[in-house]
Amino acid sequence: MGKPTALGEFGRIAKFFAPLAAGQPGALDLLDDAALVECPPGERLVVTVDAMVEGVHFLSDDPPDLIARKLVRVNLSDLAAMAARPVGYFLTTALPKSRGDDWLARFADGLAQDQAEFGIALLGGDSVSTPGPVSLTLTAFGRVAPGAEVRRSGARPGDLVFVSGTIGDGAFGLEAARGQLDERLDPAEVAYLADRYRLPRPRVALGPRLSGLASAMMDVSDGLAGDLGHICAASSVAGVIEAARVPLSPAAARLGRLELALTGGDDYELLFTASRAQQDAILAAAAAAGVPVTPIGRIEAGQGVQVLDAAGQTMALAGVGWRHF
Ligand SMILES: Nc1ncnc2c1ncn2[C@@H]1O[C@H](COP(=O)(O)OP(=O)(O)O)[C@@H](O)[C@H]1O
Ligand SMILES: Cc1ncc(C[n+]2csc(CCOP(=O)(O)OP(=O)(O)O)c2C)c(N)n1
Ligand SMILES: [Mg+2]
Ligand SMILES: [Mg+2]
Ligand SMILES: [Mg+2]
Repeated sequence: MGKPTALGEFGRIAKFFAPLAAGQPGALDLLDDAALVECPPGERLVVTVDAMVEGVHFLSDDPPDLIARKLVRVNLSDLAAMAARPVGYFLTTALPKSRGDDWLARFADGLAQDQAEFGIALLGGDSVSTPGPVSLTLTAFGRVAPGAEVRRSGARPGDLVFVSGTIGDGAFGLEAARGQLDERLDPAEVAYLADRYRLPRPRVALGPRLSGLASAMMDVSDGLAGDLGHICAASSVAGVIEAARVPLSPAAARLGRLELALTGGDDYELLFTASRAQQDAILAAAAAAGVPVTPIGRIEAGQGVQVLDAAGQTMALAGVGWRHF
């Protein structure tokens, strides 16, 4: 777990966080009471926040750099789901004493890596102690032209339902990371799935390209079936998923547990709807973004989500997705 913190609160901010804000005049070197955030004319800020708690969102012994990168990425996934481009973030850490300076150094390395990968910077945050598990909160902001955002409320009867990437790897990946799939899969497949759980791939290149093409969009965090339910509720329509069309990775397909794939969550893929007339443009956008996109169903009049099996029969799912309490 590392040594107890030797640097102290302000030493840790100066050593680990201030370098991540370098080159950002609005961050005021992380020495002031708040940050100054610019937004160029003709654009709007898009702001999202997601928290991650040890034992709830990640495992206690997950590598700290990967915990940091997952925290960044689940938030960038929400910006992508609005068709926004990421710009920067604020970070709040609540850490127990057992997570010493070594742990925080590795955590900050992960942040630096993803800052470089996604072209974002740290603007500010808060550091507190806790007698409980690690609790991390990241507020990400991005930009989008007014009206270019894609909301959850625009799905219309006749639209197709699409999803990016593959579904289920995150849920199976949690089992893989816990060592529960060692007897069922090859080591390479176990490693692939555990990596998908620990390090989501937010579809930052695809999201903005879907502006003007997708009628509604969100990212899949709680589980595909339940999350389509949020689009349907916001749009006052019904959704149909054809389970056999849902894209699975080879490792997930080998496990053959479709229900967990459809409801397990931790996917951080884009789920969106679009009229049939946009299908070719969507596939072109997907190709340009280098992310596969698959039609998995349709929108109808009505309410609720129906999942059909390969024979066209309604699948009875025990639950539709992750719920906190
Ligand atoms: N404690 C809260 N205070 C205010 N808004 C919240 C709170 N929790 C969730 N929300 C809002 O409710 C909506 C659904 O939240 P959530 O399911 O967490 O979305 P996401 O999966 O995209 O993170 C979002 O618009 C979010 O901003
Ligand atoms: C140790 C551990 N147990 C269970 C899960 C599964 N899990 C926890 S929260 C969650 C849903 C996504 O998290 P949430 O806080 O709901 O994020 P949001 O929907 O707001 O993006 C899932 C699938 C996990 N990721 N890690
Ligand atoms: Mg959230
Ligand atoms: Mg979301
Ligand atoms: Mg959720």
